[in-house]
Amino acid sequence: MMSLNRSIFLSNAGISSSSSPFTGRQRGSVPSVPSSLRVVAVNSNRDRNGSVLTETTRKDVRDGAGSSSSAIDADSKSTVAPGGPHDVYDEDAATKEQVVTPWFVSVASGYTLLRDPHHNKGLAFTDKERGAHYLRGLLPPTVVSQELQVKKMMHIIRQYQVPLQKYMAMMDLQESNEKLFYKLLIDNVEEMLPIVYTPTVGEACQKYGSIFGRPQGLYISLKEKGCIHEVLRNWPEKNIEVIVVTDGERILGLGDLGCQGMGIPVGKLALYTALGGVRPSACLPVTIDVGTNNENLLNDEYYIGLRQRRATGQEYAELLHEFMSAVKQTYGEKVLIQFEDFANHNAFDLLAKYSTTHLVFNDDIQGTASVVLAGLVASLKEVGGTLADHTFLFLGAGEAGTGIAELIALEISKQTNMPVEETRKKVWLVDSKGLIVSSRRESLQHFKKPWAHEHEPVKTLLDAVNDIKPTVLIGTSGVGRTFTKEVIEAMASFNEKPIILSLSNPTSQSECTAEEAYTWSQGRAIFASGSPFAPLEYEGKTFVPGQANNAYIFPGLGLGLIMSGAIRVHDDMLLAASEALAAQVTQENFDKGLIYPPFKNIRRISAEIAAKVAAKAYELGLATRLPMPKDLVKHAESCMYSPAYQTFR
Ligand SMILES: O=C([O-])CC(=O)C(=O)O
Ligand SMILES: [Mg+2]
Repeated sequence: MMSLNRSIFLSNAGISSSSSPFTGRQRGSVPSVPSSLRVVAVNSNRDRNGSVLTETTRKDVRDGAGSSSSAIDADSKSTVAPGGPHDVYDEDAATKEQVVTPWFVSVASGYTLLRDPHHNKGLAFTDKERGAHYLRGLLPPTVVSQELQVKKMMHIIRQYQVPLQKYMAMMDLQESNEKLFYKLLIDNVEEMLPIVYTPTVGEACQKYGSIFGRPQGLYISLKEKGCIHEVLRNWPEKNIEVIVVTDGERILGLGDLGCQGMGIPVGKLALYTALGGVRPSACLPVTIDVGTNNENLLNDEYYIGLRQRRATGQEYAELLHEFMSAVKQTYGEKVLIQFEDFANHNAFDLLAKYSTTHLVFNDDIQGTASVVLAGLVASLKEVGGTLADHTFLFLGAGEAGTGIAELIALEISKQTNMPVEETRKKVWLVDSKGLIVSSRRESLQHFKKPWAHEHEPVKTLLDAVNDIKPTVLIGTSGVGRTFTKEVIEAMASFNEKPIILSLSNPTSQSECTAEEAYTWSQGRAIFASGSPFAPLEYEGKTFVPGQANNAYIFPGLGLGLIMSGAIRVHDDMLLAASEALAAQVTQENFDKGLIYPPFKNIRRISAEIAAKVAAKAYELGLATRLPMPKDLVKHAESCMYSPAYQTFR
């Protein structure tokens, strides 16, 4: 006899497969319904233990839907449904005339179970499970452990020579066996990070149309204007806790990749789960498609997005506003929205506009700032002095550059009690027109203005380095190979240990390579980069370049916000995250030239970051999950998703 287990599906009786949005991916939730149909659960099956399955399901739906709007006719764009605010099934408003769809609960079994990425275990299904879930004959007789599956998969992936092939194999795995994907990623994080994340994810986005197989994430294009709320309801999971959203206009340092930017939210959220322990079903990758100005893509027959130039101005703002409102309406106040890889001209405005009404942060402005500040604080142990004793010069005055600059100024201000207007003077930025100085103020974009200090105009980076004599040089330009031999040699001429950070991604856009930084500074540079470089030898000594990437911060920051039920992100949380990360760097790391701890310990590091962020949320009165747990690190660890297979009844 078939036993009922957690792999419960809601199935629909009588809607043809073409009209039903229900697919094998959906579970434990009521899918949105075709126009003029309404949802009701009619089956009160009980499992062997007597628990009523529909109760579980209803709770799931209520929690997620948060309003009665799942009962809205898709045709009428009304957002007011007939029943009360939590009347997901329209029970309050039931009448004889009201047409509903009788949804019922069924159990994922047999062929469907094997093809459900959330429950599939492949050859790891035990004989007992195979018997109980109609899998006999659908698998060869052997039963293997998850560990052996990881070993075999790693063997396959290592045989691919081309990183993009490895990426595609990983995405296939994510879509066929989710737990195995995460187990493999967690257990081999240092080897697999450059595949599912920078640099390979950059190439994947560039070629996304031609490698496009099974869609991942949610696409919201201009075509969805006016019905974004319904589109969100098409997503199979209802209890969303984190959204990473991009509009694809500035993908890493690669520029406008339009709709093909989807690889970024998908990759970032895979890291939320693998590095930060946020369960995958709570993660929603979103790409907003307002067109692209990338001519190559517009002329590419495999391009997957809208074939038009980017919408701007009011049209853009309205679509974004509808999205932000629909997200809050659908998932509530505590859903975290991470803005990712928007162009400068939208990134700052979106962050400013929504940071007072939503739980938002911009990874490129704030996440990158937090990780870089952590590296700088850690490196003080090597170079000496306080932050205020140093002088910082940036190449690149966009999101990352000005975001990092502001967090440094804020931290110095906290440490010295000097006003931030004063501490900003320790920080200088160079953009494509040269050093940012007061005589340029009128023509500067608003986010650059605070950095226009009194100084003669300076045209080139090399001249700026020689004039300002920074102790720290940071590349956030998105343009590769701009830290030339002369620039690094100049840094090394007046600094015993010049700090050089080449942050632009992917590797092709890095301001210099690790090898260049070490050789041109005669092995004296303290170097880290946004994308990874392999360890290398210079004059008999091994150098291990660190990776100054926001991946250290956003998973732990996100976990801390979620576990405390925070309703807003505050700058002090970013400072707390920096502090927590810096505290994880050991003498052993320094001895290798590292200013960040290795990624292999990232889950523990994320728990530390989450704890510090949550503590700050409680302190600031922004936390809603009360009372505050006593041991926040332990609590963070206990909240983390485990990729181990579950045993099915
Ligand atoms: O994705 C990364 O590796 C870091 C990042 O946010 C960016 O470069 O935009
Ligand atoms: Mg980014």
